[in-house]
Amino acid sequence: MPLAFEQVMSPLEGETEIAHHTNAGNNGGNDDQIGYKSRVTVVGSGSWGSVAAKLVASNTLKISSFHDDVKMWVFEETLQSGEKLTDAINRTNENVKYLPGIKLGKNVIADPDIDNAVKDANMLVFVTPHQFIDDICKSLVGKVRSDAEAISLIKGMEVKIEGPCLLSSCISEQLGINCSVLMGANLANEIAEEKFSEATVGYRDNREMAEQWVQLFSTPYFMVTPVQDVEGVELCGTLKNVVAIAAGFVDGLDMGNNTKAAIIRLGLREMRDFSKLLFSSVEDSTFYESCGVADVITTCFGGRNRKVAEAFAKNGGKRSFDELEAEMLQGQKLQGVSTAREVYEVLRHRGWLESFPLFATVHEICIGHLPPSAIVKYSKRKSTLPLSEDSAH
Ligand SMILES: NC(=O)C1=CN([C@@H]2O[C@H](COP(=O)(O)OP(=O)(O)OC[C@H]3O[C@@H](n4cnc5c(N)ncnc54)[C@H](O)[C@@H]3O)[C@@H](O)[C@H]2O)C=CC1
Ligand SMILES: O=C(CO)COP(=O)(O)O
Repeated sequence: MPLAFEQVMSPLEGETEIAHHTNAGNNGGNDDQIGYKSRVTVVGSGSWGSVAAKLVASNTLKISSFHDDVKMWVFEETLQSGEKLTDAINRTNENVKYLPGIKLGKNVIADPDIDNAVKDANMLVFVTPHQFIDDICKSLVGKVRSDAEAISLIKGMEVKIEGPCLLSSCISEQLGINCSVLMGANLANEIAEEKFSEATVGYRDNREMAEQWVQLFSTPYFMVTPVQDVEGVELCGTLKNVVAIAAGFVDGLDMGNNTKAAIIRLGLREMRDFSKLLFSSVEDSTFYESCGVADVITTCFGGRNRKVAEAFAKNGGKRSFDELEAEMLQGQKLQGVSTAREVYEVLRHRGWLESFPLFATVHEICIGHLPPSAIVKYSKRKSTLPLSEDSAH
C-alpha cells in the first residue's frame, strides 16, 4: 500500500521525525497511530541474515525515519560453551556461530522469541534457509502488524500440489502483507567485510515502498537497484543455486574453465526459459541485473553450493549431500539440492523434463541416479524449447 510521508512531532520523543502513515487504525493497536518511525525486524540470523542485520542497522542509525534498534530473530541453539546463541550475540555483538569476527552494530538486538521479535515491526526482512519458511509463516499468522511490509532475501521456492509457489507469494498469502524481494551477487562473508557489491530489489507495483527498501539496505559498499519484476528477480536468486551445483560437479571432476563457462551459459539459459514459462511477465533485462548473471557467476565460483557439490563429485557421489553439508558447513544450509528437487517436480509435472536437461541432470546426480560425470553429457543436450533454440547460438 502506498505510504505518505509527512512531518509530525513525536509525542514520545519530542522531536520532529518523518512519519510513514499507512492505513491508520489498522496497525494492530500499536501505540503510534498518529505517526511513527519505521521499526525493522530481521527474521533469520544465519550468515546472510546477520549481514543483512548489519547493513540495515547501519542505516537505521543514520536515517531519522527509522527507529535505531533492529531486532533479529534467532533460531535458538546452545553453543558448545553451554551459552545460548542469542545471549552470545547480545553479549559480544557478533554472531559467534554464523558470522564470527564481525560486529553487527550495537543497535542489533537478538531475540529468540519470534512473536516478540515481529510484533511491533512494520518492516519485516525474511532471511532464513528456504526449507524453514513455511513453518515460520504458519507460526506468525495473526502475529504481525496488518500494516507491515515484508521483503524476502530467501533464495528458494516451494512446490505445492497446485504448483510452484514463490516464497514472496507464500509469505504474502500466509501473512496477508505485501512482500518484495532482494537478491544479488551477495556472498555474505564478503559483504560482511564491506567489499563492494550490488543487489536488486524486485517489486510488484509499489515503487515508493521499493525505494524505502533500497534506502534501508544501501551503503557505499552495497549498491541496490529496484526492478519492477518480482518474479524474475526471485527466480534468478532461486535457480542460480541449481546452476552452482552443476558448476561444483565440473570443478570436482577437474573439467576446466571452458567447460564450467559452458555449464554456466547453459544454466543461465535454462533459468531464463523456466522463469518465462512460469511467468510470462518476466523481463529479459532482469537477467543482466545483479540478481541474474552476476549472482550466477559469484555462486559458481565462491558459493557454498559449489563447494559442497565439488566435494560430492570428488567422492564420486558416494557421500551424500546431507553428510557433506553437515561436515563442511557446520550448521549453514545448502539451498541448491532441495531447489533442484523442487524444480524437477515442476518439470516432471508439466512434461518439461526434455526442455531443461541441465536442471534435470543436476537433480538426478544429487539423488544418485546418474554419476557426477553425467553433468556435461546430459546438460548439453539440445533443449526442445523453441524459446531456447532461438537464442542458443
Ligand atoms: N550466505 C550467503 O552468502 C547468502 C545467503 N542467501 C540466502 O539467504 C537465506 C538464509 O541463508 P543464511 O543466512 O546464509 O543461513 P545459513 O545457512 O548461514 O544458516 C542457517 C540458519 O538456519 C537456522 N536454522 C536451523 N534450523 C532451523 C529451523 N528448524 N528453523 C529455522 N531456522 C533454522 C540456523 O539457526 C541459521 O540461522 C538462504 O535462502 C540463502 O540462499 C542469499 C545471499 C547470500
Ligand atoms: O546466494 C549466494 C550468493 O549470492 C550464496 O550462495 P551459496 O548459498 O552457494 O553460498
